[in-house]
Order: sequence, then C-alpha cells, then structure tokens
Amino acid sequence: MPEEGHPEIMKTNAIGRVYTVHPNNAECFYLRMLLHEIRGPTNFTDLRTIDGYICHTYREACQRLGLLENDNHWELTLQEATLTASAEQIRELFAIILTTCNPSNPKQLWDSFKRNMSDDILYQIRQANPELTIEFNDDIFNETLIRLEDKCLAINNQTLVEIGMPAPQRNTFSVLNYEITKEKSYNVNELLEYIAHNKPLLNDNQKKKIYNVIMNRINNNTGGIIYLDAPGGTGKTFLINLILAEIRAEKHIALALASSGIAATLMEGGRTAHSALQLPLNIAEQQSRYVKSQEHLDGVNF
Ligand SMILES: Nc1ncnc2c1ncn2[C@@H]1O[C@H](COP(=O)(O)OP(=O)(O)OP(=O)(O)O)[C@@H](O)[C@H]1O
Repeated sequence: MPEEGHPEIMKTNAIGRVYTVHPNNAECFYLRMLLHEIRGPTNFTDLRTIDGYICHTYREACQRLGLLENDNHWELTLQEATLTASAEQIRELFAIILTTCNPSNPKQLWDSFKRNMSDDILYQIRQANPELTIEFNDDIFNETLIRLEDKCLAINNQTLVEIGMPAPQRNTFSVLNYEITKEKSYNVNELLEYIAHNKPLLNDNQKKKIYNVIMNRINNNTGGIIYLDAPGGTGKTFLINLILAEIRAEKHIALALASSGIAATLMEGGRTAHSALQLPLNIAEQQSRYVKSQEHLDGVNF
C-alpha cells in the first residue's frame, strides 16, 4: 500500500540501513545524523530546516538541534596554548584539531583565536614597514587562513571549506611577499658546507647523467623540462636537494614545489604548488583565473 501523500513510496515493515559515513566526509556525515533525527522529511531542504529557519549547511542544522558536543575543551586547549606557544605552533595545533577532532563550531574557534594565530604575520609586516601603523586586518587573517589551509591539506587533504571554516582568498596579492623573503634568507655558509659534504658523494650515474646536465642548463641559462624517474631509494631526493643547495648558495632562487604536502616535505624548503603559486584548489572550475600574473613571485625563475 502506498504511503499517504506519496503514491510512489510503498509502506513496508522492512528496516532500512543508512550507510556509515566517516566524519571526515563532513556534510555527508551530518546529513546522515539528521536523517536519524528528523521525521518525515520530503526533501533535503526539510532536513536543513530547523524551527522554520533554513540552515546553510547540514552541520549548522545539527548544531541548532543540539546534536553536536560543544567545543569547550577545544576552546580551553587553544586558550592554554596561547599562554606559551607561538602563532605558528597555535596554527599547527588548530590545524590538527580541525582535521582530526571535528570541532562542532570551527568558525567560532577561529574568531576567538585568529589574532593569536596571526600575530607573527602582523609582526613581520610591521618590521617590513616601520613607517606605517599596521593593525590586524582582513588581509592578515587571509594570510593566516592560507597557511592554515596548507597545513590541513598536508595533514588530511582537506580544504578549510570542507571543515566548515571560512575559505581563504588565494588569488590576492600576498601581504608578505613571503616566497621572495623566504628564498633569500638561506644561510649561504650552511649551504656551502652541505654542498662540500654531499657533492663528492654523487655516484657516476647521478653526476654524469643528471647533475651535470641540469647544472649545465642552469649555468648556461638554457632551461627546459627534465623528467627524472628512477626506482625508490636510488637518490633522486638526494640529488634534487644538492641541486637546490647549489642554486641557493649562488643567491639565486630555486622553488621546490610538489603536488602534495608529503612530497614537499622531502625537499629542502619544499612547498606545495597550490600554496606557493596560489593556485585555485579547483583548477577545472577556474581556468580563466588559473594563468594570472604572479606579482608576488617577480624575480623568481621557474
Ligand atoms: N650518492 C649518494 N651517496 C650517499 N648517500 C646517498 C647517495 N644517494 C642517495 N643517498 C642516500 O640514499 C638514501 C635514499 O636516497 P633518496 O631518498 O634520495 O632516494 P629517492 O630516489 O628519492 O627515494 P624515493 O623514490 O623512495 O623517494 C638517502 O638516505 C640518501 O641520503
């Protein structure tokens, strides 16, 4: 017999089973939670409608229904961290909380602690512009969000939006010209020591087939794309780090970019391409903005 008002749905005694969803698949997870709480929804908007208010996300609906535990302990954890930890450490801690602990209201935690997570950035900008009076502003918080998102991507491959946080604007001019500053701050003496120790270790294959070829192209400014492939453990990273050191010891800029956070950590000064080039996360949707001027990287050779 059909369900009243829904002729296409038959009444049945069968007990259905809702698929299990991992909390990392956040919106799906909250949707599943709502399906167990809200009786007789006829569409997805019904599930998000709480006391006549249509919530923007399923997470928000769960929150309004009081289904999520409160974030007091995360608030206390971050509060405690602010007493002793640096801004960078607090960002690291917050990224771990966001990616692995599923706080129920990340935006509120962000609003409470964004200043603590940004004061190193404010300090650096003040140092670079001593003649200006600079206070916390949206650009600084945006820079903090970018760094936070880079960490979340490296830890769990999640963007901030997926975690219920505000999305950083990645296509704006960096407040810090961070790449250039970072690339110019290598200690040349340490690099020379590194080279002196490691260069003699190169074996024949590494030296003749790869190192010499690449260094010749760099020194002759001929450039090009070189694809290096070899079995695991045969010294690719070793070689790349040596070449990076050689270029940086000459006070030139070498960007070590990788497509994932894990790969980036293997290279000295490595970063994800998304972070360094401020690529949009969904390239397919934003192709027109994909190739754009990179003012913040003026002076960098790729
Ligand atoms: N010529 C060399 N002399 C001494 N040690 C070397 C040399 N080449 C590589 N190694 C060492 O061998 C180990 C493996 O090298 P490396 O990590 O560079 O390999 P890889 O090809 O990048 O590996 P994977 O593909 O697994 O990342 C490292 O500990 C590295 O320091």
